[in-house]
Amino acid sequence: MGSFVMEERKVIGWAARDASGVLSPYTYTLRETGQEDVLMKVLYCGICHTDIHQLKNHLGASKYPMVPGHEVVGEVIEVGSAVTRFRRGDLVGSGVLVGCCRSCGACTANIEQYCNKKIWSYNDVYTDGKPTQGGFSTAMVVDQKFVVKIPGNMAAEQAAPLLCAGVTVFSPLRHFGLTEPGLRGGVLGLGGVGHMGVKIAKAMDHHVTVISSSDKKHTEAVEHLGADAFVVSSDAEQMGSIAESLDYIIDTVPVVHPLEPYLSLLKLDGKLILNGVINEPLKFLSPVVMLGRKAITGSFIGSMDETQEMLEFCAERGLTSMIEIVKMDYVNKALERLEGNDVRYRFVVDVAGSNLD
Ligand SMILES: NC(=O)C1=CN([C@@H]2O[C@H](COP(=O)(O)OP(=O)(O)OC[C@H]3O[C@@H](n4cnc5c(N)ncnc54)[C@H](OP(=O)(O)O)[C@@H]3O)[C@@H](O)[C@H]2O)C=CC1
Ligand SMILES: O=C/C=C/c1ccc(O)c(O)c1
Ligand SMILES: [Zn+2]
Ligand SMILES: [Zn+2]
Repeated sequence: MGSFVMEERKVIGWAARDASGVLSPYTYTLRETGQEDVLMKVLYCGICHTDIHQLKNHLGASKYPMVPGHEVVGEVIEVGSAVTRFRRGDLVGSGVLVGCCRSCGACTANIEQYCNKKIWSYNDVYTDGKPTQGGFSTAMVVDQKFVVKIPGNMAAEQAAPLLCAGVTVFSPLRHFGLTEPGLRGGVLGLGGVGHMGVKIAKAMDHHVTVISSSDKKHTEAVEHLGADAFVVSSDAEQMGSIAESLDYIIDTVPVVHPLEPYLSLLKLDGKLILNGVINEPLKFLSPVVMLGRKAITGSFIGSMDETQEMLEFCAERGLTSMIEIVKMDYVNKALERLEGNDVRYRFVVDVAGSNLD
């Protein structure tokens, strides 16, 4: 275990102060490690497109200073007296959520991501009335319910993107019964979430078609990620060649886009699963849905149980993410590149190696 000294619960994160979204060092205080809490030293944290939405106030509810980061892998430094599942030295992860009400229908069904009182890992207020802050920081304190164990044979940096991107595709495939071998799936938008979609769907023995805005990622999608086919969404001939052929499409596009071109790729009863966070209305003509009894649905991350299950699923199959590791002093450039669709396929910040303190 590496050395870790924390004076008076002071930690150093990188925070945005306004909707420019530019991050710079920010010192704040962590709560004491409560009975149910795990104190973790952050090792790695992935950069998700949601971090951009939050940093730049795309959803209209951002509060500053904001330390983003919700694909957090860390080492347990201290556990509370009631913590049973973790001990000092464990490699653990935390994601988008750090709290829920524990008594509503969603919570009792162990799908706490749909709890109306869920607490987000940053840009939210914790039960003690203090702002929550994310993983671009030297350390975090997280209730054990929202901590997962990283499997022994998985590298810490590899695990980071699974904690949001991985479970975001795993959960709907499971929930909608889209796990049998031989299904034909589409992944619309080959970014952080999309590339995990290809990998997880391929691990389920699906035939996977990437639907992308350009041909730039074609070779690597097929050769490195294992996609079976690749079509460019603006190419009518390519899109026509896969009309009414797909059982589902995982739509990860983070900006407004027409839905009809993609609905027309679905078979009878096919599902368009919206994952992108888009704060503007999406349009479609009802006959396109009705005439093929197609479904437009959405899905939000996954439960803590599903997150742990997905990590085991990936570990058993040696399934990895494709990442570019950067130091924290590159984070603003990385955010700019992510927004400009210039990353293959997830940035992961080497937080511990960035010597924030
Ligand atoms: N539902 C949920 O629980 C979750 C939702 N999200 C949301 O999913 C979306 C995707 O996240 P993530 O995969 O991290 O994002 P990325 O930026 O990594 O990937 C998005 C992909 O969409 C395509 N794209 C099309 N138009 C644009 C555009 N104008 N700008 C950028 N990309 C574009 C690109 O693929 P190509 O080059 O192939 O066209 C790009 O790689 C975001 O809105 C994010 O907030 C993320 C995690 C969980
Ligand atoms: O990246 C994870 C969070 C996704 C998300 C989905 C929907 C929504 O309204 C958000 O604010 C975030
Ligand atoms: Zn995310
Ligand atoms: Zn609840």
